[in-house]
Amino acid sequence: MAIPNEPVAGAPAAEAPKINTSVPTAEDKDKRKAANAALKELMKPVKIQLMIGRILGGLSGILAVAPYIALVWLGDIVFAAHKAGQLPDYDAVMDTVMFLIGAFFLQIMVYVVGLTVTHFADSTLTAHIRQLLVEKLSHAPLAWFSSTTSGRVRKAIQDDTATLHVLVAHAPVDNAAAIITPLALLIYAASIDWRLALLTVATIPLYIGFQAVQTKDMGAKTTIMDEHLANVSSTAVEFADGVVIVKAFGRTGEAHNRYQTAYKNFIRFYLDWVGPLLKVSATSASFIAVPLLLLINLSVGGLMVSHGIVTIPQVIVTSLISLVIPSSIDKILMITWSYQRAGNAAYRILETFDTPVLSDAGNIDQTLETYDVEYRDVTFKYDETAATPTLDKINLRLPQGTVTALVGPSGSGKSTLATMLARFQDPDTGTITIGGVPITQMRTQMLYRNVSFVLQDPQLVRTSIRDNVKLARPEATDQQIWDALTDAQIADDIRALDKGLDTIYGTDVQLSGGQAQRLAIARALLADTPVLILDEATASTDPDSEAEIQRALSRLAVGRTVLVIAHRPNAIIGCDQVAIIEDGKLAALGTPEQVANHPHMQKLFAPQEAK
Ligand SMILES: Nc1ncnc2c1ncn2[C@@H]1O[C@H](COP(=O)(O)OP(=O)(O)OP(=O)(O)O)[C@@H](O)[C@H]1O
Repeated sequence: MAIPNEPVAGAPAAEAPKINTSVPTAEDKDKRKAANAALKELMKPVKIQLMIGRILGGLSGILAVAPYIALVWLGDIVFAAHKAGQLPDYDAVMDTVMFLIGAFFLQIMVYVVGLTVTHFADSTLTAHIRQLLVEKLSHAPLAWFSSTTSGRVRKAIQDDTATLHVLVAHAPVDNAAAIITPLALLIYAASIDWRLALLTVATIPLYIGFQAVQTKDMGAKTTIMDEHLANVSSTAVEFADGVVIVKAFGRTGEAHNRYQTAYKNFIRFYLDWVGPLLKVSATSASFIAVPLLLLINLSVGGLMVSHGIVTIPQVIVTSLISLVIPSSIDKILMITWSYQRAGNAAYRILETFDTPVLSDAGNIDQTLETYDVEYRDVTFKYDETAATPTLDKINLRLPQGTVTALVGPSGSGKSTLATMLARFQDPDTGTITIGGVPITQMRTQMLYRNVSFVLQDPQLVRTSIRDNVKLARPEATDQQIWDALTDAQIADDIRALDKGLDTIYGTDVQLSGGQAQRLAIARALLADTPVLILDEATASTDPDSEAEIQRALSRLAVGRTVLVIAHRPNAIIGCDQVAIIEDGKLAALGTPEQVANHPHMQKLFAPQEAK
């Protein structure tokens, strides 16, 4: 199995994937727009709940004014009593305090109800997205999984849906509250005195001006930052995946390169972006510094009190309001940033939704009368835009009970052609039939009752040896499993394990490549399907293991319609027919003798003869 970006001995280490520099391009801005559109689309199912969350958030924002009103009342009562040389009126104080407490609890309650609604919306949406993703992936062609990193799928299902949490569960309520609270406070300040209202926001235009500089191109830059982070994460996974091989070749340092370059690129981008902003940020913060705001509000307010325009409590309260407004603006900025990050996550989720899917399996479920396999005019492209097809009008018949060897240069399309029989991909045009029934019309159970495969990657799952072997035949008894293991030449190895069939593959034991492959052969033996796809490559195993695998494969092939991807002369000798594939086309078809003079066959046999 190919190690992603495995370094080739002697070759310079690959560079980390390039991401554009720190200047957002038109493309970045387009991506930003696409991300926003994706977000809107994704949120549609919970639109109403989010609206309710916003309304309740706004309501709690309005209620946030009540404590300030109560404070002014309280102050007025105390000052009036002081002026009159009396104690404050007990009932009036109590009423105001009760109003203050009541309004405070009501505000909290409305806010919490809002959050509850949006949290329910979040769990509904997360479940909905994850369900759709899993459904989508369950219909993706099997070949998609081999070409797609598990990291990408995990990110879409796990991380990206989690990123949406802030946006769905918190942002509607918090954002509405953050916008409405300062507005309501400002209106209240204006209702006391318009000059006091102006005082509360005296430094805000300067603050907003500096913030605007700070947040310029923030959306597009966030998209670039997300790409950098995705790069760091994928190169780290690549490195971890390939670490055994690269260590074996003594190239650890170079294999680090893609990862190192990726994170250095990220750090450089981040410092270039954030470094200058820190100065702007420090300057803008000084305009909303508590001492400055108090100085302005209390000194000008004090002057207004001395002229009898406003009262002391009114100045104290509007000074407090002036301290609250900047934090609301900060909150709005933070939520905007969450929107930007969530937009990118939504975009990735929708991208995963766009994964090409196989057409649904058909409804035919019957016992076949014959097991002839026929490829008729099969044409296929992995990439729609490619100039030439991967498979080009292949016509091939595999008569029942015969062995057909597929040979051809690397990349000619052998694996694609063979695995199509198990619907790893469907042809773009043309059909594949077994016993005259197109495989796309068969129910999935019917297809896999008739076709099994043993490929280079043994495709074992992290479960017991027993469950791995009986995957295709859950009702198999232990005796049948041991028989299959014996025929696959692996029974002795499994018997030697402490937990025998209960050994968990990948946790209790790590099997060698050859052992894993023989376990996959045991699985195919137990599945006992009339049609079999084999990849005879045993390159990663030692000669003893290879001989055992060949013996197991010969046993497996008996009496079945076999399509074998042949890499060595041994696999061709003794087969019924040979199909030579070149550049996705069937270049020759015949018995081994009939095609013996084909240049590819000559090439294949040449080194053997030389020995
Ligand atoms: N999942 C995939 N996505 C995109 N392209 C692919 C995918 N799998 C194979 N290809 C491309 O399709 C072409 C045929 O590949 P295929 O693996 O079928 O050839 P092959 O003859 O089996 O090669 P080999 O003998 O090296 O295994 C190659 O150009 C390959 O790069």
